[in-house]
Amino acid sequence: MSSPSTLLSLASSIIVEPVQHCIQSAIRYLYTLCSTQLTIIIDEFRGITRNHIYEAAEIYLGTKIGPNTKRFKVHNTTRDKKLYTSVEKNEEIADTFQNVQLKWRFVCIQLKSPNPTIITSEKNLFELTFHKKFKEKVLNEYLPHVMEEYQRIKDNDKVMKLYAMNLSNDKAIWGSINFEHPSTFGTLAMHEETKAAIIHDLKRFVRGKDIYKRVGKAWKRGYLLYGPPGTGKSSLVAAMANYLKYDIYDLELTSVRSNSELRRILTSTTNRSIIVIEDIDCSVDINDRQLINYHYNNNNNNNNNNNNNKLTLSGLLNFIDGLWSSCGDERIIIFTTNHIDRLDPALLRSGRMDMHIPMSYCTPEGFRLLASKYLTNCNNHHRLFGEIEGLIENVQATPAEMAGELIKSDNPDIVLVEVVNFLKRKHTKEEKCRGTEKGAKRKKN
Ligand SMILES: Nc1ncnc2c1ncn2[C@@H]1O[C@H](COP(=O)(O)OP(=O)(O)OP(=O)(O)O)[C@@H](O)[C@H]1O
Ligand SMILES: [Mg+2]
Repeated sequence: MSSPSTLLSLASSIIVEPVQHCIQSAIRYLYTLCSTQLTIIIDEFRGITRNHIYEAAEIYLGTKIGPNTKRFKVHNTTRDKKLYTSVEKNEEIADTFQNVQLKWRFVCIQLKSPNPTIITSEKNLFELTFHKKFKEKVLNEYLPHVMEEYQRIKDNDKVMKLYAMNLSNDKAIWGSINFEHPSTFGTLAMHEETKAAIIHDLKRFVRGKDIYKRVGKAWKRGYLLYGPPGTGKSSLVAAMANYLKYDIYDLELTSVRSNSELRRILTSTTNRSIIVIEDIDCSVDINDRQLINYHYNNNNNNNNNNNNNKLTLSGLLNFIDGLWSSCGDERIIIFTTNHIDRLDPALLRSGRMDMHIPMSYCTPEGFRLLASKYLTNCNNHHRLFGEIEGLIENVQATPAEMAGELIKSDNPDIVLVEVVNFLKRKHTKEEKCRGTEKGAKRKKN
């Protein structure tokens, strides 16, 4: 039996409108009586808004094209070479979900206008046909599954954005570029337990919508990353963004002039994003809770006591604690610093930043991970590994320095000798420094 929409479109193309309606109803009625099958129609538009399920079905079915599909469409984006497939008009796609057989059909109906000067338009829809007895399963489980798959595919293909602030008409606004940083948790050399704890925390966070709602907390999370330069703080931010597929807003506090401007800038960020304030100890005089203002005082001589005209630490903290709650969901804020000891205790107080993450100098495990990534043609038992690991224990070498050495050549024998020499030189230097410091202390005493 032809599907109802085929018969309906046939009816609408050959018969005048008043009769059309009666015939369409009759066809529908007869079809329902005779068939054990049920068909759901998923229109592309509902009024003027695009139907979300249609959009999801379009993407989902693109991944279900099988050997029985006679025609399908292919496209790619300028960004990658990956080919994307999608269903062609009137093609059928079979799918199975928990042993339920489903049949999709992409229908494209030409809508003829009575006025020949007006161009004919098209109405697109999907028909989803299955046995009547699975109606509840399809509505309550299969279609939500299609939506979830769609979200997953979309996340995988998402072009992430890195936002930075631009000054336009003396007003700070966000400008963006595509974010394509290669750092992932797999490439990060850091304490494995800390890494696992962060991943666990992020997983809980993204799945936590209901928990946050239940306990009446804003759906946001704050991380403070601290450690010497080159230990991977920015790389960790990138790895977190890549893991979550979130956009990044790089907030340069030195270009913000007042609390009200900060509020405006922060409220114009989108959900599912990470706001990063790098080197928080340098970007503002964070110890001064009274006044943290650069431009305003420098550029304006009139003394205005209104706090909205200054950027204060409490303005920032208020936003994190309070106002933040009322403006959006699924937000992460990250502060990075090289000097945790210089931060105002208000920023470190428990509950303010949910996780404090130390980033440390390179460890033997960290070195092994870096070596496995940088020297793909080297097994993990190179004769110099033992010596290198012994040296690393006694030297403060950052992962950035180690990465800098490892990238010098593809030949492990050459590169690892260089690494040994580098660590030895560094060790001698550190010994000398320690000697000088001791001497200075003795003199002082
Ligand atoms: N933990 C790490 N694991 C892997 N690579 C690292 C790590 N730390 C640093 N690197 C390498 O060194 C480069 C610089 O590191 P990154 O900018 O992340 O350090 P940082 O801690 O943010 O430094 P800064 O305090 O100067 O901002 C990275 O692009 C990466 O190649
Ligand atoms: Mg950095």
